[in-house]
Amino acid sequence: MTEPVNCAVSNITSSLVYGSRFEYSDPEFTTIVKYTTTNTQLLGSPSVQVTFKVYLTDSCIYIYLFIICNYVKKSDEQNQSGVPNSPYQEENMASSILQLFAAGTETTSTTLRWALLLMVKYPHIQDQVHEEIFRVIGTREVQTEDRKDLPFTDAVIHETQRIANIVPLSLPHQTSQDITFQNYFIKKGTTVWPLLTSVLYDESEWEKPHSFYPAHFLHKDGTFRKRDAFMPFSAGRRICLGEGLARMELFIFFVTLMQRFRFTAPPGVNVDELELMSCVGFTLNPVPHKLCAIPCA
Ligand code: HEM
Repeated sequence: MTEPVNCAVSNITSSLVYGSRFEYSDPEFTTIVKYTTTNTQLLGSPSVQVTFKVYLTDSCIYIYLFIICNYVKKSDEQNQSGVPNSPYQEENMASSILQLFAAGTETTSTTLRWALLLMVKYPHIQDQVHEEIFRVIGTREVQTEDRKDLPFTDAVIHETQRIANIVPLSLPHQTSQDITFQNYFIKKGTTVWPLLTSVLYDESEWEKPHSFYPAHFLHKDGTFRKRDAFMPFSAGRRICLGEGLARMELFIFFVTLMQRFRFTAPPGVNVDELELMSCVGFTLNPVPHKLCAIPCA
């Protein structure tokens, strides 16, 4: 599943950045996708962590579609008017596009792979997702507006993001002034890693913090329940720039896959044997598993 899911998600970024998608067989595309994924894994390995300091946040500032569009326009204008030392250089644009692929591909595809694995591990929850989707929208193409009518499916996606906790350390930040936080003095200029795990698994916030329990996001009457401690995209001014896009992608991809397939363990493998363990990496990926996708009748 890994390669097609990575390619599908990466093609969304391609459509935004280049205005077109790639064929999955295109060697240029598969190379970009492969390196984006491998780099994210390498970034989390202890040897790379101790050797390099990663300052992703500042270089990410240019990212997002409308900024890139603006950028391309300004770049053309400024190149033509010959503005010296303009930040609108091709290298900057290439770096911004790279960051967009890096931030937007691996995160979303990893979450989707967790979602499919969890559906295999908990077939009764997959049954409830199928039941809701076929009852509410049937086989027609899903739209983002359908989310409000699919509270159980929405809860499953939220709970997947919570339990998968794919960016456990968020990104490093730096204090812009001396500050005392919960009785600890933190000097200006200190690097701070906000541990999202501490919130996503907070025992005072979640009824079953260490279990996959979609009811965390449901009221008793079955309607969707928002939770303040749900912050897989971090929080504050530097919250993930791609949150809206990621949420839309997760919903559309997940519902579409559920409409088309039932996911199971391969023949001879008992779901109890499926381990919900993560590999080491900057993002937490599920350890490799083989899954079967059986077309829905
Ligand atoms: C499930 C998918 C995703 C998750 C869980 C996720 C999570 C995060 C987290 C935790 C941060 C760190 C925020 C902080 O510094 O406090 C972040 C930053 C960022 N994300 Fe995402 N992200 C996802 C998808 C995306 C997508 C699809 C894009 C782009 C289209 C994107 C673009 C960015 C950018 C540009 C930043 C840096 C923002 C800044 O430094 O101001 N992310 N993301």
